[in-house]
Amino acid sequence: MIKLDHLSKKFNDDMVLNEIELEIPEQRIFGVIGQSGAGKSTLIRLINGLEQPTSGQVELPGDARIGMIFQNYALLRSKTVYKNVEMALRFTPIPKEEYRSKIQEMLQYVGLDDKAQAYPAELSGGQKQRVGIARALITRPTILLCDEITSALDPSSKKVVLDLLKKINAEFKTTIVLVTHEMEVIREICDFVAVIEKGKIVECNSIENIFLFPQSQTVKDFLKDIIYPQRPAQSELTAGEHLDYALMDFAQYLKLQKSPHQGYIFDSKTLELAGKRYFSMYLVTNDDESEVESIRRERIY
Ligand SMILES: Nc1ncnc2c1ncn2[C@@H]1O[C@H](COP(=O)(O)OP(=O)(O)OP(=O)(O)O)[C@@H](O)[C@H]1O
Repeated sequence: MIKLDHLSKKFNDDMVLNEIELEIPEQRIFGVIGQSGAGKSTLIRLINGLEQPTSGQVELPGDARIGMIFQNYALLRSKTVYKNVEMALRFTPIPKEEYRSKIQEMLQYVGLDDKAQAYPAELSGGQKQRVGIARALITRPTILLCDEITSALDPSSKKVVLDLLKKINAEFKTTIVLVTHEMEVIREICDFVAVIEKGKIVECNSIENIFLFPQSQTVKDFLKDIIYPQRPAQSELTAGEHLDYALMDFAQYLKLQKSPHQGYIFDSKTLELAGKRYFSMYLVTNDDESEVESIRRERIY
């Protein structure tokens, strides 16, 4: 576990982080979401030791090795992809003879084996970020810290990078701590999320609970932005479409299984919450508190 114990950071007289208390479980993907200036980067810099706390402390597991990925990639422009990844190995005891095979293996893992001799300027944003990931991963970190790593990427590159992080977490059991201001990113890959507002943690919960029981205004505001991405305005939807989208969103949020015959399986509690919390809709089910076979649709407005 990574434990942040009454962690505070002041810059001049500004309390940028205020008594942060967090327990970040190992081998999971933990998100920290907040608006610009909330203190997310400072939190990451305290975890990796680039900044010292004003008070409180960061407790890391005894065997922790930290890798870091940055929003702006932090690649050396004058060096090839291969050389950029090689840089990270120079700080490890790995013998030089093993560099080539390790770098090739890592570039293959991130899907860039054909770009070894390319320079960063010749790569797309998503490809640059994958070089950043290869460079971080080659030292086999136990903890991977990600600072807004998808903010500058288009949706398809974003997906590739997030899928890669999921794969890394699943295969290497790397603990991933990711800070972002994008709720889609949290929804896509995190197991847990902490919400930071003006240097304070205002909410911390599992991903399901954050979506079902949002407490803070910050989360409610974030949720509003992602309910209907790239869809017709809510006022243009028919009641049926409205409900279909609502259910599809919920299935996606909660990673529910699709039922073999029709649609998604929901329990009635979820339907009730879906209706009441997000869509002002009243959903009636004929289930026995376990599974729903059919859904009678009704609007109350
Ligand atoms: N080295 C520093 N010296 C002085 N103030 C700083 C320093 N680093 C950060 N700050 C201030 O701390 C506050 C939080 O900054 P931080 O970068 O941690 O926020 P953030 O949530 O990561 O925001 P963003 O997403 O915009 O980077 C800001 O007001 C910032 O100006």
